[in-house]
Amino acid sequence: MIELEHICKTFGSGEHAVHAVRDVSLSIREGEIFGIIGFSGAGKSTLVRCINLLEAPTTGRVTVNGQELTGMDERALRKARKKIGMIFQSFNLMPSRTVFQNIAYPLHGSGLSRERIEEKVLSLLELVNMSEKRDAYPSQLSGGQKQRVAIARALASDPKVLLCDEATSALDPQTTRSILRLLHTLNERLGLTIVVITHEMAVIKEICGRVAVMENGAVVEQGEVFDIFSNPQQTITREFIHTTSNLSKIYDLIEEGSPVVELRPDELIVQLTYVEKNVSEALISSISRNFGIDVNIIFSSIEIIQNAPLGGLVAIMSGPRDQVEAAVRFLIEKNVQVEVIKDGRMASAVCS
Ligand SMILES: Nc1ncnc2c1ncn2[C@@H]1O[C@H](COP(=O)(O)OP(=O)(O)OP(=O)(O)O)[C@@H](O)[C@H]1O
Repeated sequence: MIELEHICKTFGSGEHAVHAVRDVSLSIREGEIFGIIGFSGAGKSTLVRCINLLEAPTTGRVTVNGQELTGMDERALRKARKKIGMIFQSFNLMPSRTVFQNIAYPLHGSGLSRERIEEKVLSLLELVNMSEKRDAYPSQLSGGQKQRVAIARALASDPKVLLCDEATSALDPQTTRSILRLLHTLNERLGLTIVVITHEMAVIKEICGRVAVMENGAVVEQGEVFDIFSNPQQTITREFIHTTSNLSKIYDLIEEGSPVVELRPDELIVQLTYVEKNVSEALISSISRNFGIDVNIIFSSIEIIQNAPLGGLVAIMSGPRDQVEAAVRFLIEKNVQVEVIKDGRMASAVCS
């Protein structure tokens, strides 16, 4: 659906040149929600703007919906762009026009009659659940409502693709979730291909099927969200994942010398990470029962991603050492990653 081949974008030249995007190739499938994550300045916005050629790549080829956009003349490009909607962090609504007029704007000059335009805008308002605000002005709306209007406007010309550039970054967590739910519904109902640019792993986790991680203008890692979360390859990816999990707080507790992590010699602190899609057994209660050991959970961060439990927990396991070790072997056989964070036998040693 979207093919980016060896995209480079350089701003300026000579010693002032900024290589915002460096040789990025991505293939985004029809009907998927694809995420692009990176810290500020990684080149995400520039890359996403290359998809609809708001930014012309310095080199490389962009093909959307079977049409190569790079190399098109202005007129053909304008037409092709109508099938690529875009929404932004700052909503970009026209302040002097009502909600209705904002959504109707892209339809002027489309050849549709006034009645047909009205019908279309009303159905879009319904789709984004904003029918009651049709005569309001943007200044009278909350951030989430403004983004709903921006989404309706982006959908007015029946695009096949929706590009979302930090679309939820200005919103509180609850509103973010409601906008992400709306995008998910649009993806399912309209078969819309959605590209989400964000610096928040929580956004990726919530709605994306696949993700690309950007650093210094390049894509350093990409794949299914579940696989990336369960087995990140790059340091930057791990950093993003840590922002959505509380498990690493165990290291703070150890460093602070918290009494919570003071161990008796028969105790171990372990981190268990679920990395398989088929973990469905009640593993903790079963090791406790079958091996006669105690498992005291300190932190837990288990979520359902792509219908499978992902994440893990940090726990103190206590009991006869041979039984604890047998329980650990049992977990490893069940494809649970087990990392010993602290061993009571080794006083304050931290191993991993
Ligand atoms: N029009 C421009 N002229 C010169 N440099 C630019 C331009 N647009 C972007 N850049 C530079 O390109 C690099 C990538 O910027 P870009 O906005 O794509 O990153 P980003 O990952 O989207 O970051 P943010 O989330 O902060 O927007 C940055 O160093 C930025 O300063």
